Amino acid sequence: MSAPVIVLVGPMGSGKSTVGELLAQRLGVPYRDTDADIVAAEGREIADIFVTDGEPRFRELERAAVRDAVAGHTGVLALGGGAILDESTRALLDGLPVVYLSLEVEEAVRRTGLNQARPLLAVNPRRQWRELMDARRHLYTEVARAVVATDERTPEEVAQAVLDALELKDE
Ligand SMILES: Nc1ncnc2c1ncn2[C@@H]1O[C@H](COP(=O)(O)OP(=O)(O)OP(=O)(O)O)[C@@H](O)[C@H]1O
Ligand SMILES: O=C(O)C1=C[C@@H](O)[C@@H](O)[C@H](O)C1
Ligand SMILES: [Mg+2]
Repeated sequence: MSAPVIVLVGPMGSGKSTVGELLAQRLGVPYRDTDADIVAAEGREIADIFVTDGEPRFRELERAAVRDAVAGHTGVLALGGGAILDESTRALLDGLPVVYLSLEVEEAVRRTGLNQARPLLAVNPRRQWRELMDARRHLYTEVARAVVATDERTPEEVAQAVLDALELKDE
């Protein structure tokens, strides 16, 4: 069975997309992002899905996207920031090389502050991010084989730390 070589999880702004692309380049494998898969399959933006259909429907779509990606992708896979909330989605990650990219609130606000595309941080980003993390931190940790802190590290340094944590070598 094919499986991703790295699965990145972590909150919005932790750098899953940025670091995931870098890792894919370094390993010479494709990059895939379940948020992008959902947008492509639905033909609408994530914020639209949240507003029109609600978060529970988004989590269903996300579960299906993770199932497909875990079964059919052999490269680097980044999950949406809240994918780990769903128990069935977490079960799909069992045994996979999952890395949790962590960061502190101030850096999260700096990185996500100017981007309005994140519906869950639209009103009071600092408070909302803290609340999300209080509810999620243990779930990120539970699914992860390794935790890599991203504060005060460049994306290149984070990518190297991920390779080191999983004992992978690039090309
Ligand atoms: N290590 C880093 N240092 C500084 N800035 C970073 C770092 N990693 C990512 N960024 C920047 O932070 C922002 C968010 O990064 P990115 O989109 O990769 O996060 P994400 O985890 O994929 O977020 P989301 O869950 O919303 O998709 C981008 O502007 C990116 O350039
Ligand atoms: O943290 C979250 O719940 C989310 C993160 C993003 O990646 C998207 O999947 C969506 O905006 C929800
Ligand atoms: Mg992303």
